[in-house]
Amino acid sequence: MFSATKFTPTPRKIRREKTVVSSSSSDIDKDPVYVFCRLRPLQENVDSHSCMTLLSPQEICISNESKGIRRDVFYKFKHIFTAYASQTEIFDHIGYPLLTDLLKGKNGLLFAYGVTGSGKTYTLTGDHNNPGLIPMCIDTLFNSIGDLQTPKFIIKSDRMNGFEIQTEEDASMDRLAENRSKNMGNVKKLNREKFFINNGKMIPVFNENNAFAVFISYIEIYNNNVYDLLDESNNGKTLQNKILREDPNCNMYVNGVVEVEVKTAQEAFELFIIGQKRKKMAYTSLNSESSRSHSVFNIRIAQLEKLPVNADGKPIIPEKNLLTVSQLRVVDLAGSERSSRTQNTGARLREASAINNSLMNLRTCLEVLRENQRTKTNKVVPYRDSRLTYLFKNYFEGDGSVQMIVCVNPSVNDLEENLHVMKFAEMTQGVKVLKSEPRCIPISTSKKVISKRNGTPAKINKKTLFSLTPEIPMFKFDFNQRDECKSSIDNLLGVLKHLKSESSTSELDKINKELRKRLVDIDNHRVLDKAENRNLKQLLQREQTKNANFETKINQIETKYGNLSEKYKESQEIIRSLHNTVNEKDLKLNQHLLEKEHIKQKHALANEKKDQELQDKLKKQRGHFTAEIFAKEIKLKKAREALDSEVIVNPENIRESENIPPLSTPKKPSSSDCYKRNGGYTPRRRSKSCDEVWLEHNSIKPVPLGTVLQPSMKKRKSVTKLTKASDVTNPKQSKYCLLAQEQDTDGEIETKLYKGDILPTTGGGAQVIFNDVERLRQQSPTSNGK
Ligand SMILES: Nc1ncnc2c1ncn2[C@@H]1O[C@H](COP(=O)(O)OP(=O)(O)OP(=O)(O)O)[C@@H](O)[C@H]1O
Repeated sequence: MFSATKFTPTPRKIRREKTVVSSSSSDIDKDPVYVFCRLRPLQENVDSHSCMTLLSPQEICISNESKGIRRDVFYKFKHIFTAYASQTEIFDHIGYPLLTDLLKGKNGLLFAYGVTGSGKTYTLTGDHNNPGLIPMCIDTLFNSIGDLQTPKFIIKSDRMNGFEIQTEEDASMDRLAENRSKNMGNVKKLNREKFFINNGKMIPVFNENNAFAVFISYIEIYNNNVYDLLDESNNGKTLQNKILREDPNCNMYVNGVVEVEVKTAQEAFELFIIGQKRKKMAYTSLNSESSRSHSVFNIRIAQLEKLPVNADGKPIIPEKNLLTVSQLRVVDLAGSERSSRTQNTGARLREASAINNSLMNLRTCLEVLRENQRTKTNKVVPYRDSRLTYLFKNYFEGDGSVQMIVCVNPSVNDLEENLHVMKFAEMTQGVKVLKSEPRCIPISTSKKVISKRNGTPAKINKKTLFSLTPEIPMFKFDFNQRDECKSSIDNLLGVLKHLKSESSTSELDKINKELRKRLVDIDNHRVLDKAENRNLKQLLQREQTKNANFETKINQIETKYGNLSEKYKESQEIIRSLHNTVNEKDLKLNQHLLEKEHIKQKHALANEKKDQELQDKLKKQRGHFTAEIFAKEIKLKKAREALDSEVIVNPENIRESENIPPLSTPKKPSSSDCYKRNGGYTPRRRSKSCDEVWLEHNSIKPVPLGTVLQPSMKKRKSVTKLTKASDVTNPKQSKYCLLAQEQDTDGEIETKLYKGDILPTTGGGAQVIFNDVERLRQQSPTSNGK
């Protein structure tokens, strides 16, 4: 008989020590991450030519040709499978050794990595005629352990990464319950169709004294959430996001994952197919059935050492009674993909980004691990950054062998992505993990009793039985009185055993049958009641938990609401006071602006006024200066003329001239001199000949002078206006006289005669060079005594 016991895998302490020692322990204790490479056949009409050449089963060359320059890159792996390699070949190289280790009690982790559409799912799953690595592992496992299995439910998963050993009684009840719910249709009808062809392979089992229990679980990591693909709640339609937990021994596991004990390969296949159907797959431009998640198929084996029995038929419990737990995890990673090639949008794009992020984190973890190992440093490996790496943390810390199969489409279209994949794969080989040892878990209490290989109860010596009457007593079972009921059954069993030793076989058989029938009936009733009770209890518990949760939530929400209301009030108060402050400041600002504007206007007005005054002054001064300059220019010209002239000018001609330089003044070179020297005009000789014709310009009607002093212009032409050029350019005229009269405040008239020579210009025009001013001032004898 078994008594219920709980187990969890190996204490984590050992691994922790290993991790710390890892940098200093010798390489003999470590295995590298083995990396295999599988080439996929090229697809007709899709893939162009191959860019890879296999140099040996371990070496491959990738040729990268761009702009006429060819660059060859070489990669080495543990083994490279050609495009013609069969699924069996892959299994023989990778699956078989992993499975052998699994049966020896060692853990294993296998990743399939590669670009989308490179054949990862094909390698791990395959199809009906070409089963992949997982189905082959399942077949080979069951071919190997055959009937070396514990009865179902003797070893039971506790859904928290541990196992419990149940009594034969509890196990049989669980079996009955399972049958019952199957018959009632509670358990999903599994696909009975044979999916894969048995490969007939088997591994020799090393210790036939062990009994095995195989457990299957199947999960997927989609958008960095973990889903249980075998979860039947909700009929498996909407899967719940599961959390990752660390068990007391620091092993990572998916909390509450469904772990199904399977007794045949067929059962395992069926679960695998159910999981496959629930996996997130989608059409993309590069693969019609592209995995949008990382899926992890998990095979866990618990091995129980069968106990020898002593002379009394009691099991001998050794010092170390062992339960060995090992697991093989096969991971179909979603393919890395570049959005530029897939042209994914929306959900597909989000998936792709989650896929690439988790793959990138896997890469980072391996890089850090490798660096730590090489440089003997202890950098933190970012396992927690993604669920994928967090789940496999134990493996990288030396909890089992890690292997990777890199799937590659050798088409030149995938060249760039493949170069990244190959680089990562090559780097991965540089990581070393501690060699794992079989994990045996001691059963510590003396209560344990182990079943025989076929699961029937262990022998019990006659002497241990108690004495009973040969008659079969009638038993009445009252399930409300559990203790009584139990002792009745015990009595009955005792009688049976007694009878078995005393009675003849036929009689015994008869009694046996009758009793068994009754017992089965009783057992059935009991199982039904127990199951119902359990269900009701569970329901009640669930409801109670829900209620408690709701209450807690309501309380929390109420507290939050109260806090928020307080905060809201405070905020309102602050906002109000801020408003006031803002308004005050606004008011002040406006006043300030107004004042500023006022001052500005004042300044502008004053400036304008000043400007005007200055303008007026400037105008006046300019007029004054212009007149002065004009007068001075005339004087200057006159002086120049006087100097230039060969004719001796009668000083009386310049009657009123002012500041005329004396005739003896040395002759300065004048502009006209320069003009003459430069071949300009030749000034005509000045004479007072009677041939001179004057152009007399009287711009106004002059007041008659009434004096004997008259300007001497014998020949003259008088005009009041110069209307046309010919008035001046007339070659006969050589002198010009402008008459101007002004009356001062006393009413006295001053007459001015501006005289000059008319000189022809080179352009055919004429210029007047003033050289004389005559001023005649007439004063009335009656005015002011002058
Ligand atoms: N070695 C092979 N022999 C024959 N067909 C193959 C091989 N490898 C892949 N294929 C075919 O190529 C297609 C894509 O393969 P698969 O779905 O396995 O790619 P994948 O790497 O899993 O892609 P994803 O990452 O998008 O899920 C499938 O139709 C598959 O049957």
